[in-house]
Amino acid sequence: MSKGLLIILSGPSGVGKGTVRAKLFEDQTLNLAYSISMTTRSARPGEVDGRDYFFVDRDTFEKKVAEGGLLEHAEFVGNYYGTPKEHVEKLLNEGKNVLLEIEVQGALQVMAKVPDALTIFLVPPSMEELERRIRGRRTEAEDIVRQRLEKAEREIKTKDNYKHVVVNNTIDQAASEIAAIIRSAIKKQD
Ligand SMILES: Nc1ncnc2c1ncn2[C@@H]1O[C@H](COP(=O)(O)OP(=O)(O)OP(=O)(O)O)[C@@H](O)[C@H]1O
Ligand SMILES: Nc1nc2c(ncn2[C@@H]2O[C@H](COP(=O)(O)O)[C@@H](O)[C@H]2O)c(=O)[nH]1
Repeated sequence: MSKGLLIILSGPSGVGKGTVRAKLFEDQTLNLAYSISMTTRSARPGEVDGRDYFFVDRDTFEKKVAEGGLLEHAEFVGNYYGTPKEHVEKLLNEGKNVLLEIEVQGALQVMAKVPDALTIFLVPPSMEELERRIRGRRTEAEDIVRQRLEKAEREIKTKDNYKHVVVNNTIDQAASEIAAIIRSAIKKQD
């Protein structure tokens, strides 16, 4: 069995990565598996430990870093986020196409380690629309929203490091463009 494809989906907070990812996962033919990240952020209402994230305290996260258990990790607006390595390797060896939904610092670390990774950056149609989306989600306090939006300006400047840039105008359009990119990368790999 051939190894799966490592896919990075990155982009500023609130652009719609999680929403577009959910749409992509409806398509069984893409053979996708989601890499569940570890974070020190508190769970939002409705989020489930072990499904959305592994929610841990800072000590546990730092221990995981020290033992080399993360493929990448970063601090993002006051919290740590990282990708547990073992699970990703297992899924890739099973032939799954593994999707990492991560911010820019972590994405750059994975690109350096896995140059063959398929890298996709999702951008908003405009900064005004990004603000509408992140505020409309109502999950963050005002100061955190501001910090995330400030960070977004800097993150978008890194988009040329990615193999593909996709505008998230509508969920269907963004998911269908990304699905086509994934299909083409799978074909090239065969
Ligand atoms: N194409 C779209 N048009 C309009 N609204 C959208 C679109 N895509 C996503 N949204 C909405 O924008 C908000 C943010 O989306 P989402 O939570 O998926 O972003 P995200 O990039 O995963 O954020 P984070 O990085 O903070 O986890 C949600 O309320 C979602 O419903
Ligand atoms: N570098 C990493 N970034 C990650 C990971 N998991 C999620 N993220 C990104 O963090 C921000 C904030 O996420 P939120 O859930 O608090 O809104 C967002 O851009 C995520 O994509 C990870 O393992 N590593």
